[in-house]
Amino acid sequence: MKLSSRIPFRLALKQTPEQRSSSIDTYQRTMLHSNLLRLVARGGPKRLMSTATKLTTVEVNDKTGIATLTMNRPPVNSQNVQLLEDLQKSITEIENNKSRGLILTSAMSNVFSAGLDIHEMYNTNEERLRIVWTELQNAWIALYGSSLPTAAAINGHAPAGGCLLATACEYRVMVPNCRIGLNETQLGIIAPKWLMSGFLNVLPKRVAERALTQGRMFTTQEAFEVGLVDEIANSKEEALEKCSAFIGSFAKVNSLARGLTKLQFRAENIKEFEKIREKDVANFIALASRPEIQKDMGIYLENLKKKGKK
Ligand SMILES: CC/C=C\C/C=C\C/C=C\CCC/C=C/C(=O)SCCNC(=O)CCNC(=O)[C@H](O)C(C)(C)COP(=O)(O)OP(=O)(O)OC[C@H]1O[C@@H](n2cnc3c(N)ncnc32)[C@H](O)[C@@H]1OP(=O)(O)O
Repeated sequence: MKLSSRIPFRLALKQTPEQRSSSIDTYQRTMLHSNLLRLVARGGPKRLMSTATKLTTVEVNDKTGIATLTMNRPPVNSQNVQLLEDLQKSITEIENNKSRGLILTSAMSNVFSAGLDIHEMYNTNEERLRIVWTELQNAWIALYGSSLPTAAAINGHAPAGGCLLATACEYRVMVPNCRIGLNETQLGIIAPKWLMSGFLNVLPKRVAERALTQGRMFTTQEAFEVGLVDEIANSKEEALEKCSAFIGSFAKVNSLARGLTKLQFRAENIKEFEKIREKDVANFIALASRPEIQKDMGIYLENLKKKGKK
């Protein structure tokens, strides 16, 4: 499926008859391709890879060669150091096993990932904060900088660090009635530039600026309308199928040429990130150690707990 061929019907109506017939043609080919992939994806035997990880699993579909990386840290996949390290190990393993692509998803029924585990940042020491932030950076760059085709099957809410992982991927499919966004300003904190890069890759600058300054959490429908997610799926299974179809769209493209082209698009952000990563860790430690931020974290955690008991 060519990305340029994903023309919504309402836009297709504005095209010339020639453009329209070519889009419809491409649309039919796309549907056929995606239906074929669905059949293959359903029927294909799955192989569990031998990851030495506790909080992630990797399953490779033997027919399609696509790996599904599942985060499994109940109740909400909050990103502690272990989950961030496991994500990196799984990504490396998928790359080394020459899978055709990577789909990131969650084992939880209503949450993709709740973002950083606030417990790991609360009432702790500088060394722990350094590890937390370094592992978040490492997990992000492993995903954002992967030359493999990557897609996120967002089967639940994806605030903050959850949105970070989803937007590090090239394609996003989300289930209805969930929320996604970078809500940092709502928490009184500032997301550093590298953390916004994926978001800025997919949204027009004006929309991104407004969303980031508001700390806006988009509903699935809103995220689709602004382009933060590429498709909506009615279930996790359908989201996985749509992600497989996206990865399958590169079947006839030279993988080296594809990967290098992707990385050229991302090179500037990666270079910027590498330049500031040490300083960024120091900034994070300084911010997260501030007494007023620590106090806010405590209140935030209390409120989350209270909400959970209601
Ligand atoms: C206030 C400032 C906080 C921290 C940052 C400080 C400095 C950082 C500087 C820069 C960082 C920027 C980069 C990234 C930041 C982040 O990712 S911060 C995390 C932001 N995440 C959120 O705000 C999401 C909070 N969670 C939710 O909104 C909801 O839990 C949910 C919509 C994801 C799921 O809702 P439900 O299914 O209804 O589940 P519950 O809300 O009942 O939660 C179940 C259980 O899980 C605990 N929990 C939820 N989220 C987190 C989390 N992020 N960290 C730790 N724990 C979390 C929640 O308290 C419940 O616990 P129990 O009550 O069962 O004990």
